[in-house]
Amino acid sequence: MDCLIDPKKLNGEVKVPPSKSIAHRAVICAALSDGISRISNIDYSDDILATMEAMKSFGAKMTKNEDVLEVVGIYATGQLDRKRNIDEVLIDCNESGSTLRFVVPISTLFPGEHRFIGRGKLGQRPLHTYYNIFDEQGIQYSYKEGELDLRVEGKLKSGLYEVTGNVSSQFISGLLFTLPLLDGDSKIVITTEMESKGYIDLTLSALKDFGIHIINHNYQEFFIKGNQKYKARDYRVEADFSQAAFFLVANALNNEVVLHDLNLDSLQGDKEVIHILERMGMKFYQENGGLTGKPEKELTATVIDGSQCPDIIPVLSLAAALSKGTTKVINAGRLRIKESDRLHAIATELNKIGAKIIEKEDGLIIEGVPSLYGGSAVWSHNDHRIAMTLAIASTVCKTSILIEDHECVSKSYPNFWRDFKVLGGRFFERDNGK
Ligand SMILES: O=C(O)C1=C[C@@H](OP(=O)(O)O)[C@@H](O)[C@H](O)C1
Ligand SMILES: C=C(OP(=O)(O)O)C(=O)O
Repeated sequence: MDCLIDPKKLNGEVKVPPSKSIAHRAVICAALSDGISRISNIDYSDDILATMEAMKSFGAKMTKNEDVLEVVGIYATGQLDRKRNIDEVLIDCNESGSTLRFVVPISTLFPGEHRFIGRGKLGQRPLHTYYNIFDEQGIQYSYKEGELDLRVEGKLKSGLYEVTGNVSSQFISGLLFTLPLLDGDSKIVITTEMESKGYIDLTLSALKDFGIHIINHNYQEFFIKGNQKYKARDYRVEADFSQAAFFLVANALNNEVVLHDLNLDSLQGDKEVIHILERMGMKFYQENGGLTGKPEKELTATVIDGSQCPDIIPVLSLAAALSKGTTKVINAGRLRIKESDRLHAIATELNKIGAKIIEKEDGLIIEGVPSLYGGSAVWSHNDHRIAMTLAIASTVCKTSILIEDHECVSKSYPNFWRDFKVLGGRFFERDNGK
């Protein structure tokens, strides 16, 4: 599907959707627990549905009620002792890197072979961190090059894990979910600088909430006692700063959106969007019980470090494209291994409508321009964060833009286009025959 968007300012109030990252963690912890948990304020995005299905395939039971998900944990269902009479368990991760990297180590807790499949670029996103561990521990696995078709059979052993911290934090989160359930104690040693620390904080916090304790020595060593038990509980998912970033940047571009439900004390690393926009000239304040803001002066260029907050870089690049001076996006090489090559996608698509962005190997050089002219077809690259960035760009274009494959927002924010319309966005959808 495509959508044609007329330039129109957004104005109004939005309830920021629940955090996808926190929801993945709550579903996993609840599913690994010994009782019934109720997870409230959850959105059934494609990625969360993939994690729910994966955890169900190990024996957790889930019932969707309105926006509350009831989860009966695997250790409460007796499923663990059940002898499975199927040869392999099929786990469809769709396009979700989090689902794949969290669930692969968890699968080794359960008997039999697990086969992981997915779509889009997921089969090209790195997994060698796990292959190295499987080689060391004699765990059986096989995979196809370029597409996701991974088979794993075997049990992880407690002990020492040496893992790099600059490919994806999701490997470390996956191990942190799994190792507390092994018989002995384990230690994870991070052999490089740790990137995306905020996501490790979210994992440790969810684990603590569900009764699992891990000692974190400055993101370089994690000590994990074995034989721990996940405790079922009721849990509310807080609002998502990665999604809020789209509307906060919209405000930097003179839209007027009030964002509700944000926890300003959140551990989410993408909360950094507020500080980066403040540095660029934004002033934020409370209105009608929500957060809003406007530029105090003309937006100015800055240096944006992507190492701890990769997901907000696409939309911050849009703000930078319309700021005075030259912005450098640095330490952002990992954006190339997400749903699309995001450095390439952002430079290509924003340049089509008048931005001046040069792609570097691990960043962007963005020379600010006074306005974007629009008047062109742009492509989401089937990447939700690129589609939403282009939607916000439309609000400051001189003429309409056509976004190709705009429906990919369902990966993380299924109601994005509904909210965009409620805020006054004007768009027309059209079937592109794909
Ligand atoms: O743990 C998580 O929930 C995530 C970690 C980040 O990935 P990396 O650690 O690979 O950067 C982020 O980009 C992704 O959208 C969600
Ligand atoms: C990269 C993302 O998610 P994941 O890694 O879970 O696919 C994202 O949501 O931007």
